[in-house]
Amino acid sequence: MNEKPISGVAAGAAVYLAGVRKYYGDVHAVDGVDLIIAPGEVVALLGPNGAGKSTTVDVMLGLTRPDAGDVRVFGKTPHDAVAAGTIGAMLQEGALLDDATVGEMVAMVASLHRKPMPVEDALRRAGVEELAGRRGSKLSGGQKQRVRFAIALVSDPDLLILDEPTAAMDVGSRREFWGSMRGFADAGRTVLFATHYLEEAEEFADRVVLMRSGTVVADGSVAEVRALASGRTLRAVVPGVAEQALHGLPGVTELIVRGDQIALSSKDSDATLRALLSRHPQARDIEITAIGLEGAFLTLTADELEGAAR
Ligand SMILES: Nc1ncnc2c1ncn2[C@@H]1O[C@H](COP(=O)(O)OP(=O)(O)OP(=O)(O)O)[C@@H](O)[C@H]1O
Repeated sequence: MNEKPISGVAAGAAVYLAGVRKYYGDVHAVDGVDLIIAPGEVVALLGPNGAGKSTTVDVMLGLTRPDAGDVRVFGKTPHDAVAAGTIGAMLQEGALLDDATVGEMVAMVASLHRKPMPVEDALRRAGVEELAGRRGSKLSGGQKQRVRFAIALVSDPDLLILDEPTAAMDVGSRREFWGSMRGFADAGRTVLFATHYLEEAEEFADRVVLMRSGTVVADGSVAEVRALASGRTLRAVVPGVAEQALHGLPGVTELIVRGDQIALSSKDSDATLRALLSRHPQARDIEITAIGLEGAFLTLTADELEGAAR
């Protein structure tokens, strides 16, 4: 979407980002992101470490000022949206008070908002009712996350932004957490969550936005991203092959050549294999596997991972 959207889109969207950039010196943390999220959508922001997810979230929350681009949340600037209680946020490192109880902390945040939900409701929805009297210093990592969730919910926001919400949670807490999140989303609220977990994106999001190196590399419904993942990986040993000779094989979307070993992703592995064997009859040890969602994720974010491994 290179076209400049009309202002009506910006006003009607739950989240509207256009041409957003944020650089830290040479690091292009966010490098031209366009993203429109409609009210009621549940969106997963996926990507490897350093892809720019947290920076994007920080921009939406007004915690970071973008170097360029336009940002609106329900038509408001992030600052106004946060002040109005339109956005509830659960961040990775959101500070909790060691000496206050869970109930006191949630009540304190509630008192800052004009139309908070009852504190007991926020505690119940986040599954921390029984921790209401516990002090911050006595909470486990997973419990802290659930308290942060209660704090995010208590303003009764239209948009909930969650940055890797289940990072410190065990399996049981995770299930409960997503149950509450679903309840919130089913009431017509908008949810954006950043995650490393593909299964969480698949199971809980209506839409997946995949980031790499500060840009959006895939954006679609979960079904569309699954379709993207329906290709195959073909590996083979092709003695004496030059990378150049493999360009132009039908169906190929990605190609890696290391010595005699080749690995390629293909949308049509039958056609790729036929062409490979007719051009390079010496090819051997041929292996074809389904890419799957994880494979697609790795393929689409390969540069980032290779960069990280260096
Ligand atoms: N305040 C900062 N100063 C300098 N560089 C920063 C700052 N914040 C982020 N970066 C860099 O910007 C890039 C994007 O970081 P960001 O935290 O947004 O990625 P991420 O996708 O959220 O990663 P993770 O999954 O590890 O949280 C990284 O290279 C990071 O080192």
